[in-house]
Amino acid sequence: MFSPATSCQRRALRYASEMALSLFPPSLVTARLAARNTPPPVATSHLPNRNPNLLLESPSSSSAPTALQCPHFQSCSGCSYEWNLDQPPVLQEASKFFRDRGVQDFTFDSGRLWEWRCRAKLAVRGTPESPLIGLYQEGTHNVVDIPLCRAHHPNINAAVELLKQGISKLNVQPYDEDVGTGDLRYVQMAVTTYNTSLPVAERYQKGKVQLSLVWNSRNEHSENSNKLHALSNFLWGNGGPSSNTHLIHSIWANFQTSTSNIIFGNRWRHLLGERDFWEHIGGVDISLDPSSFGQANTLAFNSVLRKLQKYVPYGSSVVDLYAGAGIIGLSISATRKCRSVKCVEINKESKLSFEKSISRLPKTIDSNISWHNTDASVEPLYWLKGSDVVVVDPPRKGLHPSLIDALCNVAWSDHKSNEEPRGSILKVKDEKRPWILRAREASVHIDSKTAWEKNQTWPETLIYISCRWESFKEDCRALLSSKAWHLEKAHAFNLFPGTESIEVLGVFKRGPWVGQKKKKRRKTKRNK
Ligand SMILES: C[S@@+](CC[C@H](N)C(=O)[O-])C[C@H]1O[C@@H](n2cnc3c(N)ncnc32)[C@H](O)[C@@H]1O
Repeated sequence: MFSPATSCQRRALRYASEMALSLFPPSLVTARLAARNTPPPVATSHLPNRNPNLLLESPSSSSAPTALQCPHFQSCSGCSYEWNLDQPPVLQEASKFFRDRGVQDFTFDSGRLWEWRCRAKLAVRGTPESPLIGLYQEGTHNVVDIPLCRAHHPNINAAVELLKQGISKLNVQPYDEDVGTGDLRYVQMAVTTYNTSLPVAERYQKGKVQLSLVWNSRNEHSENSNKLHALSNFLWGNGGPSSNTHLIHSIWANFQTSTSNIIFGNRWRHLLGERDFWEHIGGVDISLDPSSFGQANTLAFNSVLRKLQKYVPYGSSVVDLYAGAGIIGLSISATRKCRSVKCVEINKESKLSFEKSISRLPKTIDSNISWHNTDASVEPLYWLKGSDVVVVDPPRKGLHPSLIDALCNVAWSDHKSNEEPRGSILKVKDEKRPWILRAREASVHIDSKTAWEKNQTWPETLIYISCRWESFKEDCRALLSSKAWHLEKAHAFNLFPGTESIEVLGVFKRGPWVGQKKKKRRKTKRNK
């Protein structure tokens, strides 16, 4: 039988000289990478408050303790800067943006700087003898092999290595996108760090990988399916529970024959290992099927959820828009004793994950919980009505204009009355269009034990989670410029160290901003 550990070591040796160049000494690193960037001077006075508990140890060099030190930096498009990973370049701008809008106590949490990525979608190209598994080189469709990626959880790199061995041994053809031939197009790797049989301190490092092979065929009965089964058996035999290095959690296949850039097709098959993939995050157990959206940085997203929970008053009614498998809504329902939580998500594949997750919610939860498979931008007012808090976590492009309009209209309504927001297009009682009525029905619903009175209010709090600073800025300006909302708090999280992106958590309250001076004046008057 093939031994992955030995071959990993051999490959590691091959890269050792390159690694040595990139790790030590820093002056050499600079010389080699000077064309791309040089270490900026460390000036920290402008930076927001940090949570010191979240800063982790550096892996090696004490002179460049927060450097990426990745041998693939120059060719791979995954990371865009390599120095001071704990200070993403956009932070300075974000700090000023929030200060100018009245938030003086903006904070930034920098967590794990390396090995943070627990979810990766990698292209498979090259030849069976020499497969390439990685990301595209910037602006091209040339795949860069990244066996020593510093962002990946170490078991993703180990699983990539094992997959390469399988491809070579079984003569699996990597996809050729020019002609549309080949067997294996992409692989998605997702790490679960949830294993209650291990001590908590070991769970992250010993995370197991759920592998999804994107196979270039219509289904599991196509011509090349015997190779798919041979490859998955190889992976399971050499990385599953009976191997020396148990790193694989499960193996799935996704079938895709389209010539478009869309990674996944609609057909998924569970092949080997545990079917259910669990993660414990935000205080709850969450199940995630490979077809559902999952956050890339599990640990840092847990910090986001912990912070977010504080802004949801106990007993609130919450609507979670762009909910995915409901991770935010379920986490809030469990930790804030919400009377109701509605999750709205366009991807129907996330339904199953949501159903599994609610089956593990603590039995003490007394909340109406529902998940709706629909487009949040089509009838946004309908979803906002009856909630005290709205949480939005949109894709990179940000909020749909229709949702921004609805949020602005809502903010102007009389919040304790049933009055419809001005300019409302909402006709809750008269709605007859069957597809709209169908979309309103909950795909999943559990009732609370208490018969809560129906909430007739409109949201007072808007919590915006964003993974793209440019979109957040634009949406934030739109919300503030109407004076319908003001910003109360803002936090950022280092969810993607080495990239231009940060995760932002903005907390908005209804109504225009009352400046510091005005607030003080009001207080003094009242005290007289
Ligand atoms: C950034 S993800 C957040 C998911 C979830 N909040 C989480 O943390 O796992 C954005 C989600 O929005 C969903 N989405 C995209 N467009 C949508 C729309 N128009 N209506 C509802 N959901 C949408 C995507 O399918 C995806 O699950």
